[in-house]
Amino acid sequence: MTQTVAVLGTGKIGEALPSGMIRGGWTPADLLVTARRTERAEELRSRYGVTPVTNAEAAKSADTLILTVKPQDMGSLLDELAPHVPADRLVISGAAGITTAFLEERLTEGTPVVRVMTNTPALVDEAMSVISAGTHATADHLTHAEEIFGAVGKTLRVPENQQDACTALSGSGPAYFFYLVEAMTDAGILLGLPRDKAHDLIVQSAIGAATMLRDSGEHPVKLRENVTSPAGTTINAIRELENHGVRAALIAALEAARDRSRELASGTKD
Ligand SMILES: NC(=O)C1=CN([C@@H]2O[C@H](COP(=O)(O)OP(=O)(O)OC[C@H]3O[C@@H](n4cnc5c(N)ncnc54)[C@H](OP(=O)(O)O)[C@@H]3O)[C@@H](O)[C@H]2O)C=CC1
Ligand SMILES: O=C(O)[C@@H]1CCC=N1
Repeated sequence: MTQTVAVLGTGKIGEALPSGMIRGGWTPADLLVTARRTERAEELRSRYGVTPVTNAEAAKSADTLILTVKPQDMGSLLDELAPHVPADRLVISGAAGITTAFLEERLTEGTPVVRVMTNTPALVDEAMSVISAGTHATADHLTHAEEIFGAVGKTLRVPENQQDACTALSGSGPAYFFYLVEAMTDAGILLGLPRDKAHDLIVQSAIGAATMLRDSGEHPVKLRENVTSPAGTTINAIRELENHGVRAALIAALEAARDRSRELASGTKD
């Protein structure tokens, strides 16, 4: 049976998902999208062949609704949708912090809800999406969510009480790597390299390191030790990283992201 999926709120994540689903073999005719601005909706229609509809039309006609608005917009979107969503629809939230209880309270009693935290590497089919079931979501609903998000990368089921931590690690995670590349490229400039060359050296080093982390089966400590020669160059850099508290800074940074995700749970915090 054909399953219609609607993506409501087509910003960065709300575009990455249907585009990845189409790359993964989904039929554009089975995908509906909603946007606040008509020109954005038309852009997606011309780019992917998906069908723009209103939020209410999506709620009435799609088998699965994926809500990819900002957490702060989730309350008003649910107020708009709730009267139109039959209780047999699967509702998936992709928003940071928003709990399945938040959705269940605003939807018809018994509506199956799934919470997913993905990340922007969905754009290149390398997303990490963590998935948790709400009260009424069945194994089939989780499998369906995995089929959808599996089109753009890896999926992992987690208990919902780990979602805020996962948001800090993988939801926000790409930003930390981009930040590192940016900072290391600045270091290259300081050391006298042209920016474009510094960028290429760092990006290829990042790709090589990421591939080794994924494919070698080695612990990251071992991989780092293999680079760190006695009385060599790397240990001098590592000493500076430790002197500047980079490890502690990362731990504090991810804790702050986790805390903000918890804070967003109300769906109203600016
Ligand atoms: N960016 C990221 O790396 C990640 C984001 N997320 C989560 O995904 C969600 C979306 O984030 P992101 O894509 O970055 O945000 P964007 O701001 O890019 O996208 C949100 C979109 O929702 C639209 N929107 C808001 N209200 C409505 C409405 N009532 N009806 C239809 N469309 C609406 C906005 O329209 P308009 O353009 O007119 O404002 C905007 O296009 C957030 O909840 C975020 O927590 C999850 C993982 C990673
Ligand atoms: O910064 C944010 O709130 C979103 C959620 C995870 C990544 N970006």
